[in-house]
Parts: sequence; C-alpha cells; structure tokens
Amino acid sequence: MEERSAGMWPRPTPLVGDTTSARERADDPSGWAFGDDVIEALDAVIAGRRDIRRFRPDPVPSDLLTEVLTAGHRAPSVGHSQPWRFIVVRDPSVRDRAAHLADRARLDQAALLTNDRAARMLDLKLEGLREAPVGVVVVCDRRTPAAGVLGRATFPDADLWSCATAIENMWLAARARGLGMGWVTLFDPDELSSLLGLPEDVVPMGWMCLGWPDERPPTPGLERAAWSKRLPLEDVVMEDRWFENVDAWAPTAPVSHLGAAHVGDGTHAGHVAQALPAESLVAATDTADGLLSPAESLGVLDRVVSRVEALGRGVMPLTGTLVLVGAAHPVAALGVSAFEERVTRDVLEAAVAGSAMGAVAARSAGLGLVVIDAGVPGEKPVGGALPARPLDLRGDLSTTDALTRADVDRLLATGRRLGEGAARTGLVALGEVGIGNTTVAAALACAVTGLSPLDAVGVGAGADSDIVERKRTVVEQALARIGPRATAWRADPADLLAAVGGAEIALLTGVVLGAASGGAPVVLDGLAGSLPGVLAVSIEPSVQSHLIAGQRSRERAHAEVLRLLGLEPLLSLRLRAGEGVGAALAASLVLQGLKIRRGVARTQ
Ligand SMILES: O=C(O)c1ccc[n+]([C@@H]2O[C@H](COP(=O)([O-])O)[C@@H](O)[C@H]2O)c1
Ligand SMILES: Cc1cc2nc[nH]c2cc1C
Repeated sequence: MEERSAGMWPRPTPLVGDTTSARERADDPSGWAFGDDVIEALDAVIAGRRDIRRFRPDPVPSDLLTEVLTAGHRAPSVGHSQPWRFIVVRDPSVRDRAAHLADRARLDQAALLTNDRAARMLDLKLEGLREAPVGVVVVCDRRTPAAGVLGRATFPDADLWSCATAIENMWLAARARGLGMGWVTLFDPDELSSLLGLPEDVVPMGWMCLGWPDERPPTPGLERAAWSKRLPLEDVVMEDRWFENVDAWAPTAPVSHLGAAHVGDGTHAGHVAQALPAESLVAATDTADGLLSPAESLGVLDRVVSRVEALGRGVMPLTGTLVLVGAAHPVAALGVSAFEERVTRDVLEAAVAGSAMGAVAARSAGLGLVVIDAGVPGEKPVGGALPARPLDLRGDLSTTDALTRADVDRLLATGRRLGEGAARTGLVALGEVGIGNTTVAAALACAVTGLSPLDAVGVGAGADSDIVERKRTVVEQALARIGPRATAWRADPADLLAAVGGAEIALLTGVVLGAASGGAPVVLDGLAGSLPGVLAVSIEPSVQSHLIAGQRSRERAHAEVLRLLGLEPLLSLRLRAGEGVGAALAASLVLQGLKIRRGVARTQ
C-alpha cells in the first residue's frame, strides 16, 4: 500500500484513456516527446518527402501498400468523421484512361499559362501515371450534411482538409519506406469521378501514383525545373494579425502563372482494350536517360520516341505504312469546296501510280503505301486500290445522313483488318483525300469538341469567303438536324459517323483500332486525318497511348481536336495537303528520332 498523509487520498488513476496526472504534466511539460532519434527521423522524412513523377515498374508488396494506407487512415479528421475512401487502382486500362484525362488537362492548363511557363509545364513529366504500378485515388465522401459533423457546420470544407492530411500521412509513410508517391491533380474532377463511377457528393482529391521511385530528387522537382522556390519561413509567418508590420514586409499573394483565358472540354468514357505496358515505358525512358545528352533534350520528339520504343518493346522496325483512303462526299454538291469532285479520284489514281503527294511523301519517309477506294467518284473502283466502298446511297449531311449504319460498321470492320495488317510493318500513318471533307470534318469537330461552326469551319483546300459561308451554313444545318445524336457521340461514335460521314474517316477509325490492337504507334495527319483518333479512343480508350500527333495543320478546328486527344503535335507547318503528307513527314522525323536514340553514345 502507498503511504499517504492524513487527509490525502491517492489519485484515482483511470483504467482507460490518459493515465497522466496534472502534477506529472506540470512537472515535466515536454515529457510527452519522443526521443531525439525519433524527432530527427521524422524531420528527415518530412524534409525528404518529394512529389515523385517517375517510377520503376517493380510491384509494391501488398504489406507495404497496407502500411501506407494504414498511415492514411490514421490521419486526423474533422469530428472524427474519417471521410476518406481509398480506391486502389491496378487495372492498366483504368490507369491508361486516367492518363489520357491527365494528358488533356495538361494541354488545357498549358493553354492558360504564359508561353514560357507553358513550355516549362509541358516539359514536366506526367508519364508517372502510366509508370506507377499502383494508383490510389483518395476520395472524400461528402454525403453527410456538414451540419451533422462536429466542426464542419462552421468550416464546411474541413472534411476535404481531413483527406489532405490523410494524403500527407501516406506520402510520409511511403517516403520512409523508400516508396515514392506523386499527387496528380491535373484532371477535370468530373471526368475522374465518372471514370471511377463515384456517386454524387463523393469527390476525388486526386490520383496518388505509388511505386518505387525512378528518381531521388534532393529538392522539389518544380524547384529543380526553375518553376519556383520555397519561400523563406519569414515570408509566410505573421505575428498576431495579417499585415500587421507593413513596413517590415508585406505578404505577397501566391504567384500566378496565368496567361489568357480559355475554354475547356467535356468527358470521356468507353470500352477497354490493351494498355501501354508500364515496364516497357520505363525501359524506354531508362535508355533515353542513359544517353550522352541532357535528359529529354529532344523535347516532344523524345517523348514520342519513348512511346514508340515502349510499344515496339525496343525492336520497333524503322519503317511502317501510310494508309491512304479516298472517298466522295455528296455535300460537295452544295458548293462547299473550291475544287471539282473528280479530283478525289485523280489523286487516288496518282497514289496508285506512286506520284500523288502522299505517295511520294510516304516513299521518301521509307514507308510502304496502301491505297483504299472507299467510294471515290466514278462507277468503278480505282484500279490497283483496295475497294472498300459503301454499299448504299449516301446523303449530304445537311438534310440526310451521310452513310447508313450498316456501311459504317462495314467500313470500321474493314479498317480494323487493314490496321492490324499495317501494324505488322511498324508505324501506321493515316492519310485521306476527299473533296468536301473539311466540311464533314468541321461538323465532326463541332460534335466532339463543342466548338461552334463559326470557330470550326476553315478554308479547306482553298475556299473563298462565299464557300466558307456555305460551309458554315451546312455545318449549322447538320448539327441542328442531328441534335442530341451529336452530344451522344461518345456513347455511339458510329452513329455520329453515319449522320455526318465520311467513309474515309470511318474506315480510318477502324484502321486506328486495328493498328492499336496490333500494338503499333499511329501517326495522325491533318483535321480529317486526326478525327479517326478521337472516334477510335471513344470506342477503345486505351488506343490513346498509341497515338502520335504528326502535325498541327492549317485547318481551324485541328488544334482543338489535338487538345481533346491530349496530344502535342510534332510539326506545325500550316499544311493543308491532306493525303497523309503531314503524317509521313512526322513519321520520318520519328524514324530519325529512333535512329538517334539507338545510335547515340551511352553513359554508364
Ligand atoms: O490535312 C488537312 O488538315 C487538310 C486541310 C485542308 C484540305 N485538306 C485536303 O483538301 C481536301 C478537302 O478540302 P475541301 O476544301 O474540299 O473540303 C481533302 O482532300 C483534304 O485531304 C486537308
Ligand atoms: C489537287 C488536290 C489534291 C488534294 N489532295 C488532297 N486533297 C486535295 C485537294 C486538291 C484540290
């Protein structure tokens, strides 16, 4: 028994909760501290935490993942509400679709920045999303009314802050174990929510890439990239109130790099196909990193070459095929082109003879050529071209559908077969010819990007202002006629192709699908030669990682279409040649890039 003085009783020590007494706490206020070694370790982990953008493909052991998630789940939360939920993503096709969303958001964001900042932002790595073996999407379940959670009635967003603390815990826990984590918020939150099927009021906080880091940055990446520096502590600490010592210093607003205003675009969804293998992408960037040249010194071309090497697993042949498709367009009868319809047939015949510009460009790039007659003017298919003509009569898009659904399905199927065949040769480049098809392409571009006809219609092969005016009217009529079919294009891209056309775009959409399923990179061309990429991605989202924007052409809506695809063009030459000329020029650049990658001296 404890000795006690008269009139004093022992302190009743609680059996649960805090067992310390007021006396103990008063005698030793710092007695709750961990030892110096723990403090030192914690400070080291906090100081050494980095936002990791590059990952090794090696798997994250499940016990380590659980430890990281446990750290997240131990975070503080408002009213002990634990509003976080962790969605662990390992499915490569979901990851690829998220990466496409991020690619697009990256271009959208760059468009908002000043030129220099945009270039630096585009230089920053986003491939981490494709490389990291695990993605953890931290979402905040906000379905409970704020007033029902202690502390949220007054600060309704405190649930989001709670989730942010969970993320920081995960970050530190990962870092301490040698794992890297990257918090990616370059998404339209609605798009990410629909990708993951989140219910209303469950909001994503971002995508955490998790894996073994393929970089060990001593300082933050954005500081290393000369984006910004950590502010001195004095600049962020104030005494007693905001701005009190104006004379000494005035806190400045966080730096903004915003340039001109810009409009974004909509959502994406569809079926799942084969995804880009993360380990081959890492292997390709490993090779690039080992060259006797600064990292990513070839800019956009370096990234394209890494993609191509990843798809070809380092043994991509230094050649490929230009698939050139010609088709007629009844809309040409409405005076929307400066040229006669028969030119389409002439060009296809010249292509077979090897002298159309696209054919010459393909040959000089070292590519093979496949010429397809998808219904050019004239009774008989062009001799020497593969016939793939629509069977039924077609209408001009302003008053009638351009194609029947059955023909669209046939064109897609034929294209797939051809694309699979072309994939076996290496790169697959797209080419089209069709007098009147920039009107068709403008209507498609309006449907898929939400551009107005005024902003989408361009000069095509050389229209004057009267022709441009007629093109706009036709596109307006077409969009008014098809109404909701335009907005529903993601759910049924083949229906949009039936409504608007054209046969060459439908066939090339099949080519993209077939080439991608054969594992080939696909080089897009101008406006009509890029829309097949958009439509194919809406059918099979993982096609996106196979696409290369060969060029940004002179046609008006092209830039917006590339932004929708999340792609940066290799060339910007104001081309309007069609026929795959731009795709062939870009393909030759890519092939040269591959030779450089494979030939340059390596470092240890
Ligand atoms: O590649 C482009 O973006 C491009 C831009 C303008 C015109 N074209 C070519 O010109 C043709 C369509 O022009 P138009 O004026 O008849 O609609 C078609 O054969 C296309 O290959 C192609
Ligand atoms: C001559 C000519 C060649 C073409 N190739 C693709 N579109 C074309 C349009 C014209 C007019």
